[in-house]
Amino acid sequence: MGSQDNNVALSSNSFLAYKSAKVFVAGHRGLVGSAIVRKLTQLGFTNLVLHSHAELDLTRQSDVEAFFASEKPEFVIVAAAKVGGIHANNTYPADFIAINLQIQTNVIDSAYRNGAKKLLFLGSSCIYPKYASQPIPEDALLTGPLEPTNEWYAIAKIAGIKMCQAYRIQHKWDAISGMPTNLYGPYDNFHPENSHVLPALMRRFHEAKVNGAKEVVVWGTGSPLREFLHVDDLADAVVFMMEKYSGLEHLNVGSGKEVTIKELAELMKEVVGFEGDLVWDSTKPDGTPRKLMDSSKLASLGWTPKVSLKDGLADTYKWYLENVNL
Ligand SMILES: NC(=O)C1=CN([C@@H]2O[C@H](COP(=O)(O)OP(=O)(O)OC[C@H]3O[C@@H](n4cnc5c(N)ncnc54)[C@H](OP(=O)(O)O)[C@@H]3O)[C@@H](O)[C@H]2O)C=CC1
Ligand SMILES: C[C@H]1O[C@H](OP(=O)(O)OP(=O)(O)OC[C@H]2O[C@@H](n3cnc4c(=O)[nH]c(N)nc43)[C@H](O)[C@@H]2O)[C@@H](O)[C@@H](O)C1=O
Repeated sequence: MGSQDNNVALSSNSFLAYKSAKVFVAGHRGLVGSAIVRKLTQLGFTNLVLHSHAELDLTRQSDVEAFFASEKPEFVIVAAAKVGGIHANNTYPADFIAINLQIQTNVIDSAYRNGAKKLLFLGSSCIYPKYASQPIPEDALLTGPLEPTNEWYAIAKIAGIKMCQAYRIQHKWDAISGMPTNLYGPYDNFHPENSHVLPALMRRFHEAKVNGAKEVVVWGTGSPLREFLHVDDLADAVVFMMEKYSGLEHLNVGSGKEVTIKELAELMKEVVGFEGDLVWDSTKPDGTPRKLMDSSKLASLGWTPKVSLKDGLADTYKWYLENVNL
């Protein structure tokens, strides 16, 4: 960041010391937002501002401006976005770039203009070049071409990081960004085509077990490597960053553990208890071959993940059985 490197604390506000502070969690009904609300509630926060998409469409600039002008939240966590797996990203590029640019631009600008003390923006590991060296450090950003299946979403997320940096530099405003790896857990999207691999396979294996199917189709070749983090760990990291981090650079948030999609599918088969075969559909895209993030900067500040993939899958499957109607 050269001479503009103001990777210093802009604020001495403690987030955790002030449990009655007004905190707006945008996207609180989604996978990430709901985990953040659970975490903040456990911690004793009493003044969360929560509006569903139906109540407040964050793509509508004038509605967002009116909301911030009247509510004036003190802290803002941006977990609202147009999100989906490889198929959705590849099929709806206009939605992924336009909706995400609109939501994040409206929320970041209005939060600043209405006096929020601090904002945390969430991006994604897909911001990095397709062939970034592994594990991927934060400074790999903008060093090479993106993965084509999600470049539209990635460009929007990169714009969000840069917008936080620009507001920090110009306005001395405490906007920070976290880049989570692939997430999973309760309240995930289990859509058969538009979801991410983990919830998609959980549902497909479960339905195959219930229906007595002989085989389950899994997309691609099985060779891509992915790093998975339980969403409760991410929520813990979000609170940690709100309390401890105030810098220009975005921070990676990962588990540090990767598996091939084939290994994930085998593990899912075991957790769900499906006894048939796996069939690979190589007409479906593999996407990025590998995206293990280097999360050592966050670790050096004192944060580490707690949930193993095996325990996290078992816990998520239990939640799925209790909460998702088939
Ligand atoms: N899931 C993952 O593996 C990863 C997610 N992330 C990031 O984490 C954040 C949250 O993702 P995740 O929880 O998985 O996504 P979800 O799809 O589960 O949740 C997204 C939330 O955003 C809300 N939302 C979407 N559009 C609008 C809108 N126009 N106005 C108001 N609210 C809206 C949704 O509301 P509704 O449901 O009512 O439409 C939903 O509550 C995103 O920024 C994403 O990029 C980063 C890395 C990996
Ligand atoms: C979080 C991240 O998520 C997206 O990137 P991705 O990591 O490629 O996400 P994915 O979970 O959809 O796929 C991971 C791998 O798994 C394979 N795969 C097998 N079978 C199924 C399957 O049934 N569904 C899906 N979705 N994938 C499958 C699939 O072919 C691929 O090789 C980004 O678009 C972007 O949104 C982003 O940031």
